[in-house]
Order: sequence, then structure tokens, then C-alpha cells
Amino acid sequence: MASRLLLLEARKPNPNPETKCSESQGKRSVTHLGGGSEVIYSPRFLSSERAWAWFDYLDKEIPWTRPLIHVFGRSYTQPRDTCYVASEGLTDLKYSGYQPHAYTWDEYPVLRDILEAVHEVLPGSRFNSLLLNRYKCGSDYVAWHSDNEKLYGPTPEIASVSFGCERNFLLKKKPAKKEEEPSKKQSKVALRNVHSFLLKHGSLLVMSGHTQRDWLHSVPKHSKPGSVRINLTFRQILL
Ligand SMILES: O=C(O)CCC(=O)C(=O)O
Ligand SMILES: [Fe+2]
Repeated sequence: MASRLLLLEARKPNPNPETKCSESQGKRSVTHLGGGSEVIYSPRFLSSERAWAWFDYLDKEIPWTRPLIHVFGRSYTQPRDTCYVASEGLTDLKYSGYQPHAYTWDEYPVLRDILEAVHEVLPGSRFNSLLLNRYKCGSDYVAWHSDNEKLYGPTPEIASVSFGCERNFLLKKKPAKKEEEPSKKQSKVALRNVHSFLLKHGSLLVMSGHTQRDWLHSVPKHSKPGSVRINLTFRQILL
């Protein structure tokens, strides 16, 4: 799987070859989670400058909403802003009892540029939908979940690009089915099995293989007030 994910930094004409590729020096890490699940993290996918230009566009131009969602029979206001973009003719996305309106790529052409930058570093990928999230401050979050909707198929590749305030992204293994209450020792082991990535401005994180089937991920609340963070997750809806 790793060989398929030929991760390069987003290419941009370099005006000064003497200072060659300072933006491509960020180390890429590949985390094998076991059982055919894998995460690749590239902290400097985009130059800071390019990422701030896109941040400003996204913050101002995207029609952000904070929808009502339904989880375990209760209604909540989603604890972050959201928006959804998809190619035409695809199955509608629905999560937590909420079906977002699908905007088109033509309405927000910059999103196509970002998509192109992602496609460039993930050869063979064909993302056709995008979920956008805006965390206005440290108390905005996304709870533990997996993006295992049927419309993405059994082994979805999800590419996540982050802008603005750095936040922690956590991954933990889903509990085995019919498991009894974990013992204290097991809980300690479970804690050790949480993987944490500090998602930097302009970074790219890719989840692939069985990550959505076997693992949960979250962006927890942060104790400091923090500032705005925008995250884009590109996905492929299978036809
Ligand atoms: O904000 C992030 O880094 C993750 C967002 C996420 O998990 C999602 O949109 O499904
Ligand atoms: Fe997610």
C-alpha cells in the first residue's frame, strides 16, 4: 500500500533554484497501524504562503453552516462549521441524520486548485467529493468517529488538508465486538494505542486501507482558546 502512496510535496514553480525546495524538506511519516490500516502525514505539503492565501479564501467565501445533527436519539448543533462539495450525479452523503447540500466545484474554483494539488501527490487518486470543516476556536471539535459510509467502499482513501490553527488529530482502535468492560490494564494499553498527529498549517494527512473500518479518529477540544482552523477532507464516492 505504501508504494501506492507516492507522497511528494505539492509542486509549485520554484522562483529561486538556489533555495531549492525549502518547502519540500518537511519529513513525511508513514504509520502502519496494523491489519492493513495506514496513515501518512506530510507536515509541509503546502508552503505557508500558499496555505494562508487559501485559508483566507476559504474563511471568507465558503457558505459555512452549523447544522443540527442527530446522534443516539438526541439533537445537537454540530460543534464546528461545515460545508460539502461534490461532483454531480453522485450518491448523496448523509451522516448523523443530516444530509448536506452538495455545492459544485464550479461554484468555488479554488477548491479545484486544492484538489489538483492533492491529486498531484497521490497518483491514481480520483477524489470527487469534499467535506469542509471550520473550527472557530479551541472548543470546536469533532468527536470520535470513522468515515465508513458505504458510498466510499470498503477501503476508502481520505486525504485531509489543514489550514490555520494547529490542532491534534487522534486515532484509536475500535473496540473488538462483544468485548467486556476493559480491565484497568487493558485501558492503559488502549491509551498507549492512541496515535496523535499535530496537524500543521499546510499539512496533508492521508488515511487508507482499513483505517475507517478498524479505527476511530477525532479532533478533541483544546484547553486554550485558539484561533480558526479549516480542514478539508477529500473522498471518493464510488459509482
Ligand atoms: O478536522 C479534521 O482534521 C478531521 C475532520 C474529519 O474527521 C471529518 O470531516 O470527517
Ligand atoms: Fe472524519
